[in-house]
Amino acid sequence: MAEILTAAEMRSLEKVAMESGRVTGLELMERAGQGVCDALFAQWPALRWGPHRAVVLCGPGNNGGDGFVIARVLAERGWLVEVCLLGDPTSLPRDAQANHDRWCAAGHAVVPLGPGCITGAVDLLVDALFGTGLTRPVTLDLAGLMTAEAEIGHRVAVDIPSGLCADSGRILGAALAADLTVSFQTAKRGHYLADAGEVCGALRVVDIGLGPWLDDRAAVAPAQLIGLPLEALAKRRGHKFSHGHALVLTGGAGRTGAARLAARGALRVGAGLVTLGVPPAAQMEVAQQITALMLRRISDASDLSAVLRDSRITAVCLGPGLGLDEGAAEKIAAVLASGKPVVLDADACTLIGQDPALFDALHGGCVLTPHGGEFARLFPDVAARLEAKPDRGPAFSKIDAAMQAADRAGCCVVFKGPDTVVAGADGSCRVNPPEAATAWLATAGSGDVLAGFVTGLLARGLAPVEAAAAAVALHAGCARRFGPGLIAEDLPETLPAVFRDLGL
Ligand SMILES: NC(=O)C1=CN([C@@H]2O[C@H](COP(=O)(O)OP(=O)(O)OC[C@H]3O[C@@H](n4cnc5c(N)ncnc54)[C@H](O)[C@@H]3O)[C@@H](O)[C@H]2O)[C@@H](O)CC1
Ligand SMILES: [K+]
Repeated sequence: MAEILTAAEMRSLEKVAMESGRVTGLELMERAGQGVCDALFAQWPALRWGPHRAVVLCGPGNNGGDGFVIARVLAERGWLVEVCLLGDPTSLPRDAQANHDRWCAAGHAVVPLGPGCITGAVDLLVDALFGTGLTRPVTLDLAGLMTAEAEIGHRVAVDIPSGLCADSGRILGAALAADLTVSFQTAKRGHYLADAGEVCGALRVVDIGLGPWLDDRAAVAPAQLIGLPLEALAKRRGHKFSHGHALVLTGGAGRTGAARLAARGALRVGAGLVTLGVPPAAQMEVAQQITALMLRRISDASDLSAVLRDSRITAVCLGPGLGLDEGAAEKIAAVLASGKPVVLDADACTLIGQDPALFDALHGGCVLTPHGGEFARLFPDVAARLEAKPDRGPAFSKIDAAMQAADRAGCCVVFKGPDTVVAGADGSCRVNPPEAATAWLATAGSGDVLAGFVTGLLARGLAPVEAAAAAVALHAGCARRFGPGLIAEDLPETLPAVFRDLGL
């Protein structure tokens, strides 16, 4: 699994490396600038040959320092390079100043960055204005930097598009969109969240030699990209009960489709058995629709408590199509009292948000799967903080929000969206890169199938965060594999192909 760092975590990594005496800031800056050039030549091979024209926008910090290195590397290849600097060159930090001076000593000019400083046909625009040091909203007129005649071929952002907050992926004020973003050593949280998808373009991460210090740290960063636990997903020998028995509760008559989708998802993801718990009035409706799934009549919360005494039931799902009546709340209380691993989705999230006693009954075996609206009902203050317009960097992020929520609820929280975040009560956090998801996942019933995937994996014995993270990745994988035209029913049916692709 790949760690994704905050700006502060990256700074402390660089600090430890430099304090070791084995690498200097100047060397890191040289590797960063060279790495950007290597990455952009790999991305656009046509730029590798022949002189081209570049405009490099340098900011007042070390991101600007990287810009001076890039300008030099390109000029050494015969490029025509113009450098525009924001601020006073004498105020640059030491390493950036050294690269500024080296550029000037080679006889090149630096012009002040201002309106219309980018003009004519530009093969490459290098954005080295702000990186991980963005501390406030950008007030500069970024669009006004270009004249009406300017034609830009390719745009590369150094570390992160200027204006994008490296911790939250939120645009502070305004941002310069890129076709390619080249970051250093590890990606940052902000590359995967919120507005990142709109401004980062393709993301490449280049090694600047901080690996030994990354490996040496006592504790890894809490946020990681989701990776699939292939060992745990593969089915080993055993009978059906060795792979767990999931119980998925349906709503009443006319509202059973969501739970049926979830149940099908739980079965496809490998639970040995899946039973639909159905109120008597919906029994005929469900019976006509199912084959491999089993059906059990469950009238009310006391019936449910009795069913849950069966130790062979290893996970429960409730919420899809559940309804918001008192009986539904009583069923949630019964499932929580059983202590069994449980996925609480949709209406269950809403009911728990309304009832402090239910919220207090959450335990470490629970997985809450709210989308934005349900999250706001469960954690209104956290949601309000996330929705507020950020006035400084680093801004509060979806990762911060999910981690606070998981800590407060004492259980795993899957905060859904194009940038789904899975947070555990233990302070761990997994992020699904938005490029892994597809817009076709925004379809009715897709969340029900996700709840089913999580339930099936819980039933198979995966721990809540592992089950939730794997389910999120598989869900996105099914959508990508199926492609355009996807509807929720297709997700479970595509899972076998995704498993085959993974070599299971
Ligand atoms: N520290 C190191 O050794 C390395 C740093 N690297 C580069 O250094 C960057 C971080 O450098 P810094 O910490 O100097 O930070 P930045 O270069 O990102 O920016 C900090 C500067 O921008 C100003 N600033 C912040 N927000 C502003 C706004 N909205 N409007 C106007 N000015 C604003 C700050 O006052 C400060 O002068 C990384 O993103 C990376 O590109 C790389 O060279 C790798 C090595
Ligand atoms: K930048």
